[in-house]
Amino acid sequence: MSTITAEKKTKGFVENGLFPSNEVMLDLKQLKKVYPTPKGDYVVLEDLNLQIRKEEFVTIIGHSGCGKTTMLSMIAGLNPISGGNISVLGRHIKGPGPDRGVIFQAPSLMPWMTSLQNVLLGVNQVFPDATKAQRNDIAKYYLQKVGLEDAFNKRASDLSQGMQQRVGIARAFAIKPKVLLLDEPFGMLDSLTRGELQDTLIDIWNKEKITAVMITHDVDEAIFLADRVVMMTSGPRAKIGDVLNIDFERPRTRKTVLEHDDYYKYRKHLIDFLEH
Ligand SMILES: Nc1ncnc2c1ncn2[C@@H]1O[C@H](COP(=O)(O)OP(=O)(O)OP(=O)(O)O)[C@@H](O)[C@H]1O
Repeated sequence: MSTITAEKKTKGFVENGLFPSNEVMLDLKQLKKVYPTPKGDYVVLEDLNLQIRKEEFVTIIGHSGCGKTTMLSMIAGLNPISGGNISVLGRHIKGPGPDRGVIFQAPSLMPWMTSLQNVLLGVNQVFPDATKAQRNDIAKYYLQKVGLEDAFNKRASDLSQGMQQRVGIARAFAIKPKVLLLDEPFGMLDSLTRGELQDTLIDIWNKEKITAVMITHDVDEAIFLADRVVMMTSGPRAKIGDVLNIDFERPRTRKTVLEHDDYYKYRKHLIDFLEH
């Protein structure tokens, strides 16, 4: 047990993440994933236990290939579970559902459709009983929240990568999921655009307060965004190796985070974990 985690434990952190059930949004129990390969079964994840609370922002870090995407895609219901279970608000998931929105590294928009049409694709599916005007309002509201009020009618193929990812964020929030799953959403962006999109994401999240689980390779991003940083051990048979509570007040700015006394302590803790 690390010093930082131990310190936080006295402030209410419960080891193994066993929180009161009414606080838990997402519960991964004894999760296991096995991929069949020509050389036999490959056990990527085993005995992975993690609870994530309502309204919590959790970032996931771990070495390349340890199984982060595997875990996230299982939560999304896009990848079958080999053992254990995953529940959202106490109900075992059986596949994908509108209670979980996903943002991938590449936003995978329909290139010939406009920003608005791309966001409406999800909104129309999830709110079939709303009027056309209501659905348009929802889509436009979120596009405006991500700073695309002037690009409703621009085709996705005419947008920069950063703007496309903004549409991806709007599309995910617009279906009003309970849980937002983000798989390295800013991994392909330059650092300036990346910083801008982190700000946009956290601004909307601050207002909507949905539970967010985000994979990142960037230690600074992991700290800036998260309430807790979850560290995965290296595979095979990866599990949760450590959890770091990030106690910075919200709303946060990059400047206040960088100037905070604990910042380099947190950073060192994560880097030490990744280097060992
Ligand atoms: N469909 C599959 N069949 C067999 N092996 C797979 C399959 N998908 C992933 N793997 C293997 O499972 C392991 C975990 O992959 P995964 O993509 O989940 O890791 P990751 O931590 O997200 O990696 P990265 O950080 O590089 O994105 C890797 O060794 C990968 O090669």
